[in-house]
Amino acid sequence: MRLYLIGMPGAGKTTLGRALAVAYELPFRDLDQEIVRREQRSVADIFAAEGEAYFRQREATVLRDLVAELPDLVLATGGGTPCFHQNAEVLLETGTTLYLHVPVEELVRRLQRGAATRPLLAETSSSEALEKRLRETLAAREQFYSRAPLRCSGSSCTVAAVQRLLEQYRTSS
Ligand SMILES: Nc1ncnc2c1ncn2[C@@H]1O[C@H](COP(=O)(O)OP(=O)(O)O)[C@@H](O)[C@H]1O
Ligand SMILES: O=C(O)C1=C[C@@H](OP(=O)(O)O)[C@@H](O)[C@H](O)C1
Ligand SMILES: [Mg+2]
Repeated sequence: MRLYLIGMPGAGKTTLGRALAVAYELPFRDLDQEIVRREQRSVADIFAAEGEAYFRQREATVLRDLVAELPDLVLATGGGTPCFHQNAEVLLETGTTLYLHVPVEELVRRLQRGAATRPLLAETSSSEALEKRLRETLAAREQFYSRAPLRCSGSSCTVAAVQRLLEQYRTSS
């Protein structure tokens, strides 16, 4: 089984993805970390040196490589992954996609300290600016995120809750 986690920065894709991989005894990959490993530099450095368009090309290529390589996989995508280069189609066609929906207020709380390592949020100096940026980003991305057949919200995004969701989904489809 391939399970893909999508959603906004700070939604918990990396954290929950790793825990789900342990629970299902499946290999875990984090798309950003795979890009960093192949490029030998951080996401922030890639954005700064090459720009976002280059990062999106690498993201699309590495996604396709991972899918080709691993029939069993829990993959934490980056927040923008489903919104570029027909990546949403790749996700929908090759595995089960779960949208982690977390209210913007909670994203702000989680990201206030770590935003500097996320290049698209780096210049948001105040929590008001961060909240505004997140709201605009979510408004533009919701159309991509909402294509996922599975969705969990806020505190219901636990390993046990996702396992129940997946179980229901498998028996109904
Ligand atoms: N369920 C949760 N409750 C509270 N904080 C969380 C939860 N999941 C993740 N976090 C925290 O939020 C931040 C972003 O989590 P991360 O897994 O990196 O999200 P993403 O990969 O979606 O950007 C981290 O500091 C992490 O510890
Ligand atoms: O939202 C985005 O466009 C991005 C989110 C990041 O991943 P996280 O969602 O894990 O922060 C990372 O891929 C890059 O900084 C771009
Ligand atoms: Mg992540």
